[in-house]
Amino acid sequence: MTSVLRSILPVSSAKSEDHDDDYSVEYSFAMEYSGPPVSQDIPQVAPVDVRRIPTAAVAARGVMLSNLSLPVVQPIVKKSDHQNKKVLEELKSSGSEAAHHQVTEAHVGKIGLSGRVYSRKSGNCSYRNGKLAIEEGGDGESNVFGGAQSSSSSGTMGFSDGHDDSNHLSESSDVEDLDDNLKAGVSYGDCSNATTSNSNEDVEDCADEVSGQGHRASVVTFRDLPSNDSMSEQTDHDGHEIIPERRLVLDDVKKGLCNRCCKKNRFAGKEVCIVCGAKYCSKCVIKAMGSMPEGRKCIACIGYRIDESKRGSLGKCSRMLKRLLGDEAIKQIMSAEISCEVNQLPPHLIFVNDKPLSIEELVMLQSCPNPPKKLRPGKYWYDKVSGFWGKDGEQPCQIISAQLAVGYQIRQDASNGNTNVMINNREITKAEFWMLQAAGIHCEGNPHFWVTADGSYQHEGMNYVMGKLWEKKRVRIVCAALSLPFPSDITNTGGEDIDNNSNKVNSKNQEQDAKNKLLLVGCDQSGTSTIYKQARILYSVPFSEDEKQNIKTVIQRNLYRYIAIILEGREQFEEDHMIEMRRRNADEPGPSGSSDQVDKKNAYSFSPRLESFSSFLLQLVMSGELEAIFPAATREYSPMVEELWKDKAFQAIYKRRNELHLLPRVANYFLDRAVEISRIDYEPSEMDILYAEGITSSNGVASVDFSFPKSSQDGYMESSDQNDPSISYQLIRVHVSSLGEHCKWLEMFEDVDLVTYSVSLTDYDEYYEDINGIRTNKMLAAKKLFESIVTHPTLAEKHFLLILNKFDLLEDKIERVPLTQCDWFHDFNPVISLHPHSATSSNNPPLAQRAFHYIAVQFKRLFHSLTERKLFVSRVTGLEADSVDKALRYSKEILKWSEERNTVSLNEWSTESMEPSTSA
Ligand SMILES: Nc1nc2c(ncn2[C@@H]2O[C@H](COP(=O)(O)OP(=O)(O)OP(=O)(O)O)[C@@H](O)[C@H]2O)c(=O)[nH]1
Ligand SMILES: [Mg+2]
Repeated sequence: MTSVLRSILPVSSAKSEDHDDDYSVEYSFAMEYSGPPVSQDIPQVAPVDVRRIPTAAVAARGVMLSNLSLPVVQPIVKKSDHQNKKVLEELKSSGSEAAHHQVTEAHVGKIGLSGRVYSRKSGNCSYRNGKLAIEEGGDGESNVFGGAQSSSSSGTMGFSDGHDDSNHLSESSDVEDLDDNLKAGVSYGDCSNATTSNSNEDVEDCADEVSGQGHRASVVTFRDLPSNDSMSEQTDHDGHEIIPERRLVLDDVKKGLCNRCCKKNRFAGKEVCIVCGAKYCSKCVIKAMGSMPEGRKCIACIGYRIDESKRGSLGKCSRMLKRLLGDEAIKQIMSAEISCEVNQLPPHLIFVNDKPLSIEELVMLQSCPNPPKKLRPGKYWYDKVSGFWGKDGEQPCQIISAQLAVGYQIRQDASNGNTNVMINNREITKAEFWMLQAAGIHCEGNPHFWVTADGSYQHEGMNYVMGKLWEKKRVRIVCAALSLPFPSDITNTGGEDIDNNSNKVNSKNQEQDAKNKLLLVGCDQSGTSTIYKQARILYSVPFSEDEKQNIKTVIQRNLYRYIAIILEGREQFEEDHMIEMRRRNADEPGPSGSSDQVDKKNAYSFSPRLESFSSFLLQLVMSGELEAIFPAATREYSPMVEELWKDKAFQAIYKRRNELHLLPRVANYFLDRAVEISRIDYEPSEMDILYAEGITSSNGVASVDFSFPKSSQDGYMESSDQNDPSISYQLIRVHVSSLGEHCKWLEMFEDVDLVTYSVSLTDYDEYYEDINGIRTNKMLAAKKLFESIVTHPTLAEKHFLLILNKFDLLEDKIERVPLTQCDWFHDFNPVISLHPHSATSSNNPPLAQRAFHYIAVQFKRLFHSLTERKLFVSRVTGLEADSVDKALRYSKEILKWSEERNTVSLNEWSTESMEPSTSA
């Protein structure tokens, strides 16, 4: 080695003259030093393309309004190449004056600065823990999710803008690394995997996605993507910057798949971008959304306006994201999502009486005592006199504060009414017309009313107030059922109707968008009010004290009615008994006068006291005055009921109650506790309320708002948002007598989502007589009403759920009375298998089950022949909570399927519906 080195090294000055041939050589080897060992790979950063630096948002509205002179960064406009250099120079020299990040060319070359340029304090980029972090100047406040206050004050860096996907910050490919990364302030570039070389596949995928030529379907494409130029230069009429909108065009990705990996994971849930609507699974969401300085947006969507249909979900993320990020981080992200500037309502897109709002007007509108709920970009009308507020061309949806200085004069056709009736210069809609009718206001002769904010109304030109709309409870109930607004601060005047759930309805009423409306109709005695009450009990919409008092009166009054029916039966039994005794005496003649003795002491004789009470009660019932004596009668006659109950003769009649055909089945439930119920201190239980006859509102319309609590029945197939108890439903029960001739009042329910039609399964052998004495089979009457309802133009596109009710009674009846009693069911001919191996319950279901199945198919065929659509059917026993719960949840499923029908075949999931092919 020495000789080799001697030959190549220059002659040393240290060479000794004495040892000419033998001098020693000192040498060392140099090796490339790559620094101290690090436990993990050092992330790479991609250079930023300064031509792609997006613009900053304008400062927060509040700041602009209050004239504070906080430093505000100006938007950076896209520049040509030579201009870019100039920009960099300016940035470098700007120092702390404009409080920019210190961006040098070197930084620009190495750091993936993208997204927006944010201003506040000077900040340095550095590596910390092997990862890129941002150290802010001044207070040294760490800058994790700086968007918690607002994006414009955020110092968060490193968001890939998405305009050029080659500019990405590094990221860890593992979700597990997330926490560390978040703590270190690192953000994630969409589909970038430059950190390590072991993610080649992902890198390729990423490239594919970028080029759009890969094996994966391109996820989303955007039309009309505005150039940076136009974005930064667009302003509203007040000169404020208009935040660009990004529109989604779903390309090849099927609904239900993750928009990044294109895989379906039904169980894990998805998170949705609030701008473009792309959905991401738990594996992709962080890669796709980064550190979310403006909330849940794909990185490419940062800086864009949110999709307004998602405004209601601002601040509400999926459980999947909560699981991934933890409470603290979620809190910050959601806070940023709600408060950051770009996510705020753009005032110039909100028109009131055809005039776009200014920022000041929007602020005024939002801060008035009764602001519009769920305000979205769009056109609204506003009646300044009454405070009525609605979407252009639609009926009012809310009453907001009156006399606000927004918008032009209201147009006569603002709500697209066609009734020739005017309120405050606006032609009102049908629903409002019905509301006026419910208030007893005559609308003949094209009247023009003035209605003020407190509901006072008067004729145009007249100077006296005719009344106040909101004082009439009936009006409020009709409003609730017709989705019309009414003020929530009206105190309950009570008395007129039992259902005074209206205040609650009203508050929900203002959230129409999120509400699913279920209309519940059926023939007399089909069980609609039982189902309605069951829903209130099931979903914890308690009966108020007022309601309970009313229900108590109804139950007690019914009790006296049942007793009267028994007493009436007594006369028949007594007469039968006397005839029988006389016949016996005639057969076995005894001493004269014995038959008289028998007559006086027969088993159904009352004491004179009870006799006179009996006559009194029967007289009351026959004269129709029973109602008038309640509730006062309770105190007076309660002891008589007790005495009656203890009487042997009464008990003898009671034992034969099954022979009393006028006595409703439900009477047994109350009569068994007659003494307790007749007492003054009786408190109806929930069961009593359920069983009580006739306790829905007098006008036949009752509505209740509820949401489904979680239950074990919520199958695995339900995604988290479907289980969301905040999704509210409204069940509107309408009595058939309220529908009018040819069901014309069904028009009132044009905004329902689903119609549930209830039929009593026991109707097949029952008849009613009309005033002309014509007998009609009740099942055929139910069929006729069903035909009228499903073919009603208002309900043409609605989903229908047939509730076949009173299955418990069918089980009993079908053994005694053949289904063929009804002409429509003449070919019901269940073949009962006698084969020993097929005699299992599945092959040989009970007769009632077969009958139910057959009836369901008959209705399905009928429905299909009328609408060419599919009818859903549910078997129900209205008095059983589970059964009603199942049916109502089935309604929920139907609505859900309807939403997803592009991807999910209804047949695949249908558990209770049956095709005609499965008929008996
Ligand atoms: N056994 C049994 N009885 C039921 C069932 N559903 C309802 N009923 C009873 O049937 C009767 C009529 O039910 P309602 O709920 O009042 O019927 P409706 O549709 O409101 O009819 P109207 O009373 O005419 O308004 C009541 O006595 C109920 O208790 C059921 O599934 N099984
Ligand atoms: Mg009823």
